[in-house]
Amino acid sequence: MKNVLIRVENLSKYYQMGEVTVKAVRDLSFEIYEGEFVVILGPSGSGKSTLLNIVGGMDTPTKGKIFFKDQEITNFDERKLTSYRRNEVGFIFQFYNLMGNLTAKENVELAVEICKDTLDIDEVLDAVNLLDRADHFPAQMSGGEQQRVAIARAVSKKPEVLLCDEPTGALDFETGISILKILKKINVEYKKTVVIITHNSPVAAMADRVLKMRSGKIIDYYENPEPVDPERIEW
Ligand SMILES: Nc1ncnc2c1ncn2[C@@H]1O[C@H](COP(=O)(O)OP(=O)(O)OP(=O)(O)O)[C@@H](O)[C@H]1O
Repeated sequence: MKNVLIRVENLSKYYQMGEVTVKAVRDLSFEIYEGEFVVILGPSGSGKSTLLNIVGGMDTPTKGKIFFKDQEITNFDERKLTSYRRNEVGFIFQFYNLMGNLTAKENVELAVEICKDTLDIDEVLDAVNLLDRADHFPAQMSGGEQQRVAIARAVSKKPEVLLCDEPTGALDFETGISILKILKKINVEYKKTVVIITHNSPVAAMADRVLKMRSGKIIDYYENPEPVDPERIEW
């Protein structure tokens, strides 16, 4: 029996643009299970980032509810939301969002400073194969290395879930695969739930569960009978 980590109920997000209402996310309901590797797939503009930002407590919905381990985060006040974002969620973005004036290790140290319970930073840098780069600055690192710093930064906070917004979007194919392999390793070895959003459909093959979106709606949601090794993905 799998435990539900996140439950999304009738979630909608509308943006008012003058006279026009943009329905970015329309009445979504689904569940994310503990320990799963989930890929949310959809073309540009289908509402993936909007959904991820609301699940991560960075944005609020127009309608609907989100439960994290049976706590309704859409009811949280600002203090509880900050604690949720800080302690339960690790974010990974397409463009890494590292501090340019800090080394790899300092970027990770800064992130964990305000967290309750953290992992040993050297151990995590080792897990993402970056121990020998710990003292390098972002400008001295490749895109793939910078993304690995961002992963280490997110994982060190010991979050329950990693939310990744196009984590391979700025990388070439081979580097993208190496990042997917590391995310899979974090999923298995650190037992973290991982959610990736991407427009890159081959990535869905590695997921335990796939959620397909189009025009703000779920068009498919299925469990993958045989998730493949990221090595076998091609695009
Ligand atoms: N702050 C905003 N104000 C107005 N419209 C917005 C805003 N944010 C997103 N939208 C609109 O909502 C829709 C969904 O956008 P969203 O960024 O969630 O899609 P996406 O699937 O993540 O796309 P991409 O892969 O290009 O980032 C789009 O039509 C977008 O223009």
